[in-house]
Amino acid sequence: MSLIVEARNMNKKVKLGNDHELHILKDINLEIEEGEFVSVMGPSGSGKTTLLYNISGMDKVSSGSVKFKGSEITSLKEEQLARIRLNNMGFIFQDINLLKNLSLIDNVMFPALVSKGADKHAVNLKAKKLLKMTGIEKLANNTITQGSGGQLQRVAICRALINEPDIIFGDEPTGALDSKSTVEIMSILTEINRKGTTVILVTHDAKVAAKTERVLFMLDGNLVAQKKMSKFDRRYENSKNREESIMKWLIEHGF
Ligand SMILES: Nc1ncnc2c1ncn2[C@@H]1O[C@H](COP(=O)(O)OP(=O)(O)OP(=O)(O)O)[C@@H](O)[C@H]1O
Repeated sequence: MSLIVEARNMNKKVKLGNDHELHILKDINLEIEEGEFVSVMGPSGSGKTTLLYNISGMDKVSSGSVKFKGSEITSLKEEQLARIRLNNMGFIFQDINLLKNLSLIDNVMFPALVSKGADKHAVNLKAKKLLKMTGIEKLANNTITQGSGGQLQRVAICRALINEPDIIFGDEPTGALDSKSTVEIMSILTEINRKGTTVILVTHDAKVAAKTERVLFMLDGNLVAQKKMSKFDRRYENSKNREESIMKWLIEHGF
């Protein structure tokens, strides 16, 4: 197995007024293997979103190293990072951020049409396939005002997948959804992961984390613990056991 993300002694500090500095990420060491399904949990303000932004090159670390597929990304120019994010990474956020004046399918197609010389017909076929995979092909020509939260999050997943990324980063992708939509979105992400895409997502929900194979726990800017839950481990065969065991583990580590 090769590493898709490797962070070494990663620190993130931001300058506040009055010469104060906030140390948000503290000497983080993290490895994510290709094909893994990982979740990040921790109290509000512990640095989960900042971790996601810094390992994906959306934000610049203050010190330390971040490698994506074996190559250092901390020294890259913004234009180079943007290209990697566009071609190799997919992003799903709690705030879905679709473009209002485009239809749902046009939103999905958008990241693929940014590249010069894109074949619009091929992109359209691919977008239709993704909408079908997520069960919303009938809504392709709707506007975003006509979709429910769960439907729009599926559109966002399709948009994240259109350029066939190696990895999907999700920042509380189910945070604004009801429990039924949460289950549906998690089964789509599980299926995407089963087909080989690495997925890492931030969540406050142990039910969501229970669908992943490894949970990272952050506390006050530190990565304090991680819990692996192999599918082959009989203790974790059903999702209720997984969820309960995550809750117990989080409490043991000071959540
Ligand atoms: N650019 C910034 N400037 C100042 N403070 C920041 C900045 N980015 C993050 N912070 C602070 O750093 C801390 C960690 O933020 P972050 O959003 O990563 O936490 P989180 O664990 O994702 O929180 P939540 O669960 O509430 O989303 C918070 O106290 C936040 O206010």
